[in-house]
Amino acid sequence: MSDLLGVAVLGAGHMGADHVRRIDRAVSGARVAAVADPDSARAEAAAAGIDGVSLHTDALAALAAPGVDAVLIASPGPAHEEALLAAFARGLPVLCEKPLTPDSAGALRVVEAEAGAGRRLVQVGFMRRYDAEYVRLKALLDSGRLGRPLMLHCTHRNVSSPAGFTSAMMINSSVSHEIDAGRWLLDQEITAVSVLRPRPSAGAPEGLLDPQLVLFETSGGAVVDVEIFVNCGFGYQVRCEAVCEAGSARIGEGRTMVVETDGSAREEVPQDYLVRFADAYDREIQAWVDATRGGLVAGPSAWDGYAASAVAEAGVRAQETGGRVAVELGRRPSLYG
Ligand SMILES: NC(=O)C1=CN([C@@H]2O[C@H](COP(=O)(O)OP(=O)(O)OC[C@H]3O[C@@H](n4cnc5c(N)ncnc54)[C@H](O)[C@@H]3O)[C@@H](O)[C@H]2O)C=CC1
Ligand SMILES: O=C1[C@@H](O)[C@H](O)[C@@H](O)[C@H](O)[C@H]1O
Repeated sequence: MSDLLGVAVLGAGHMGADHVRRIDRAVSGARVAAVADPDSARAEAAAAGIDGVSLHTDALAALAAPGVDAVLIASPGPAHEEALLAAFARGLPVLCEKPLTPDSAGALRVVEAEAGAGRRLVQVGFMRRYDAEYVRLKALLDSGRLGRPLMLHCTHRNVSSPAGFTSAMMINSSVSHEIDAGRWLLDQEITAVSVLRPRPSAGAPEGLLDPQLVLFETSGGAVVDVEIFVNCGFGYQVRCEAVCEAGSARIGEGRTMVVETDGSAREEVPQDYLVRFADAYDREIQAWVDATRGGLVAGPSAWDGYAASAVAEAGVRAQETGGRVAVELGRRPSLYG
């Protein structure tokens, strides 16, 4: 390895292009060594102006490119398993955007492959664990000052959903963040899921069950509710209130600029995750680069990714059947504590 960690970025869409920019300009200790996307124009656009980067239409070829020490997977979820297993075969550390894989069977294969290698290689891109407000809430809950947590009330709103976004993706792509954040904040597993579906919003594309209310039960007897509304039309909002035995704590109401004029006050609402979580993504990638250069892998593990996929799968069944679905997790390898 040269002084800088050489990263191959697989997928140069919204997230991949943003991560290329981040590694090139915001993060220290790393350089973009390769960019891969079947759409060569996207790879070219993302890598424009970066010296010494190789471009690929085949993601697996990028893993073998000169100067590649680590991999950042930002391709669509269904492509993750193949890329992860290929990276493992080369012993390359990986930052894999969520979901680890969209299905729990694939995620379990990834867990088993990593456990078979005998060392952690993957950090999953659950960036909320690096968001300053979530970090403060986690520290408060861990301190015990508010007593035991009883409920988390969560809100997750997107302005609009991309073309092809399905009701199932509202759970396995969007709510996957609350699944991970809930498990992490409470330090408990999710044991069952129920989904309520109000009348769809007139602003939602035909056939999309938007919004939904997703309820999780946990191994420690807590309950987590999540309003997921991916075509709310007005802004990107992610909120969480922890209700505990001796108090409650709320995050996600961070104040932005307030403009007062003509007899009214207006406050700006972020329009997407790239703005709301910009600092969290920076800290996430910096932490990954620092750990990787030190020969470590930290942060959300493949087991966390597997658990999120298994819970999401139960959630999609609950959404389809209208019933309460129990979550069955496989055996947890000793690698994950
Ligand atoms: N952490 C977060 O907040 C977010 C995470 N994501 C995750 O990031 C990943 C990418 O999502 P977006 O950038 O929004 O999607 P996108 O559709 O904007 O970009 C995906 C790119 O991957 C390319 N691609 C397709 N198959 C590929 C393959 N086998 N190898 C390499 N590239 C391939 C596509 O041509 C496209 O350019 C997904 O896993 C998604 O869940 C997305 C949005 C936010
Ligand atoms: O991960 C993300 C997207 O894939 C998902 O589609 C959005 O709903 C989330 O807000 C965003 O953070």
